Amino acid sequence: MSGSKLNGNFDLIPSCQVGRKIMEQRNLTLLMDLYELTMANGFFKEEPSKIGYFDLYFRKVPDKGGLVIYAGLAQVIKYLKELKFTDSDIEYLQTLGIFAPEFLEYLRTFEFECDVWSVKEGTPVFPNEPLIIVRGPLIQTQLLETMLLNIINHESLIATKARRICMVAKGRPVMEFGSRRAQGADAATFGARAAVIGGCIGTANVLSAKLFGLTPLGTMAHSWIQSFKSEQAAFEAWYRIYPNNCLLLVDTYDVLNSGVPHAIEIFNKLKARGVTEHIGIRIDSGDITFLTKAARKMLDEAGFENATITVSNALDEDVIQNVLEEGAAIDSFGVGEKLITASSDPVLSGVYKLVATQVDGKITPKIKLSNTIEKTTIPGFKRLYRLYNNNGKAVGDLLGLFDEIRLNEGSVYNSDPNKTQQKRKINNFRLDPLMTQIFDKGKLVYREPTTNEVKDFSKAMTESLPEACLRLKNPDLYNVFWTKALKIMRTDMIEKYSEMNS
Ligand SMILES: Nc1ncnc2c1ncn2[C@@H]1O[C@H](COP(=O)(O)OP(=O)(O)OP(=O)(O)O)[C@@H](O)[C@H]1O
Ligand SMILES: O=P(O)(O)OC[C@H]1O[C@H](OP(=O)(O)OP(=O)(O)O)[C@H](O)[C@@H]1O
Ligand SMILES: O=C(O)c1cccnc1
Repeated sequence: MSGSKLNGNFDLIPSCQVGRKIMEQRNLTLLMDLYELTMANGFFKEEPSKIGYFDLYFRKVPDKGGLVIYAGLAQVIKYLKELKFTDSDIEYLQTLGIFAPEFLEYLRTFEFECDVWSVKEGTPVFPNEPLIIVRGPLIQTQLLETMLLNIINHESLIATKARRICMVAKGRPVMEFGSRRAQGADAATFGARAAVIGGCIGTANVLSAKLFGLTPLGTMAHSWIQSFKSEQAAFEAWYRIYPNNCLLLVDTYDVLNSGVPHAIEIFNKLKARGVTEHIGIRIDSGDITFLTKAARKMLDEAGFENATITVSNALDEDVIQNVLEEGAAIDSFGVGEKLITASSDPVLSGVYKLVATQVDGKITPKIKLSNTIEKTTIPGFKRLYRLYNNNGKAVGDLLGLFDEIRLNEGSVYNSDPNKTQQKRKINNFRLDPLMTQIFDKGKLVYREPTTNEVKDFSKAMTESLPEACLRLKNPDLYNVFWTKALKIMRTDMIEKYSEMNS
């Protein structure tokens, strides 16, 4: 393998290390749609000094939910810090024969120069709110579209799904178990991180735990039990090796007639040695309500009230809600495929749109019209705020133009396209900016929180929202208001461009 030229970064990496190196230092710079490069080549020729402003936002909450948990900012920062066209990237682009030599030379010495603002990771966010704003040379801002969307769409989707699942678990721990069914290594690793941001207590994915400081968690697989001559022998061996963490999988043969009685035998042995903590069973098939109720009774009658019951097997928020409503006796959940793939609604359709350009210091708002008002963009360089009442509860968000004087009270307009005329007077509120500067002319100026800090922040921010917005089914629409100046600007632009083109 030594000396093989997979990519500029992989030269001289022994094959045993390639997997690790790929995770740690692969170069994603070319991971972009071709048109980003063809447009950038054009901007380089036509508009080399023009500044672009882009907003990244989504239009619809998955699963008809009330909110999205914004996740992926840490990976966006890493991506932007590491942007670099290697010599082999430039050589490859040259072979396509469509780029000007001067443009390729610009890419070879590319230095990231943009300003980036973002909502803090973990924040619950709502349709049409800018989550990331990028300002910089059009050539550069354009190139970021694919990866920024790839990262934010994926991680926010999984964090949102995790929040739904953890919410119905009502405080019972949820472990992320999905790596084996995730769509590839990144989906497993970054998905596990996003699941923790959305509320999971930890993950079975050891790489994700290592990279992001998450709690690695796990029990045992059926293969452990199967590999011994009997279930008893398998449990015995486990308890000898792990007496301080004995969570036994009881459904290999027969949960109530074999698994639970054998687990109780082991717990009795542990009790005789003075160990009564961290014992429990996992059930991975069958009727969860029936089996957990019966198992709970057996464990309690044997004196093991503190033995926990974990369940797994294609769980999602609906199954969890259902079994808890039926009175299932569950202490914790292991959730895999339906969480890591967000299988009930597996796309967050975030978009990255040009909202303004700037030449010689003069900002010109830009709009894209559409037959549907939802798809018509919101022009201008903007800022996003959250409004809180005196009790610290969020009452809505406010989107305004960047240079508007901070509002203390006044009229704002409902952004719901079906209610664009609705005006509301607001007063007695606190206005908190939701966006923070991340890069200043290409330099990172943000202290990055740990993933666990993001998780705690996300929980607190979600709890400050009105309860009716948190409902999984038919949530109340959270108010996203616009300032008068923004509303007038957009209405005028829609009129102007519609007339120009009619
Ligand atoms: N009481 C319940 N109410 C609603 N859904 C349940 C209940 N008990 C189990 N489920 C869910 O029903 C589905 C049953 O799936 P499936 O038929 O594949 O499992 P199984 O036959 O019990 O086990 P396996 O095929 O893994 O051996 C799972 O998603 C499980 O979580
Ligand atoms: O069902 P999930 O939510 O994805 O949870 C993870 C699943 O992964 C394991 O199953 P395994 O790969 O052994 O296959 P199984 O479906 O036969 O249990 C585990 O026993 C869970 O069932
Ligand atoms: O540790 C476990 O029990 C586990 C891990 C991954 C998938 N299923 C179960």
